[in-house]
Amino acid sequence: MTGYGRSFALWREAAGAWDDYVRHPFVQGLGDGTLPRDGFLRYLVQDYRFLIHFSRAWALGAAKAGTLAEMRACIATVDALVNHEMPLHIRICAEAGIPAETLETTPEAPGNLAYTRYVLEAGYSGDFLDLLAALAPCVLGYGEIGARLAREGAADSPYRDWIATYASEDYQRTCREVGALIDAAVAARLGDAPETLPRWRELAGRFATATRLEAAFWNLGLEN
Ligand SMILES: Cc1ncc(CN)c(N)n1
Repeated sequence: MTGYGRSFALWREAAGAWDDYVRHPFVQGLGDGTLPRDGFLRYLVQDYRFLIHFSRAWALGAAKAGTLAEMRACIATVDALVNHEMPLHIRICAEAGIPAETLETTPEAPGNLAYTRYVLEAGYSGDFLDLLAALAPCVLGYGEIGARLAREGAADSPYRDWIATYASEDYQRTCREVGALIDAAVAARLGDAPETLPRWRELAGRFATATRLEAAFWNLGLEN
């Protein structure tokens, strides 16, 4: 078990494509080092664009939050994305000779547009829970992937920096805090037995859609 909370555990179990996401061939290639470098860099440039929009979506979470504690949790996640995760992308790309300008100007791939706008739309047209359910696979899936690849021993992988970022205590703490935020937000709005309500199915549906979009996102690094 990941320790990222009860809602996540139930939504993860119900999301048909969860294994397609966390055990995608791209992920296996990161772990065993067989992923071609050019595909990794192509993914990373797209992911930089992705994280810009995801940071915006978490900032929208702060706007939609119902309490100061919820607001703080959203802002802490924006900080983790902007100040801890994105510098990894900037550094690896700089080392590979990809300038910061390229990160800013590369057009977003259709799969990237689809995913980021789906999540933002969940926040614009839905409430705080809709937004959290759409955001959860992103943060927590990478936490699960990073922890597993590190456990399986990726010390020799050329992608060990990437793996170490998501396996790190900082990232894992963010995952635990996001899991706790979701559970508390669900309990405050839906009570003690949320899974008995029709609303729960809608939220699980949002999580499942975002999971499918995550699985498809890895293909950006495998397609030419
Ligand atoms: C597509 C995607 N999903 C999730 C993460 C982890 N924040 C990410 N960097 N990129």
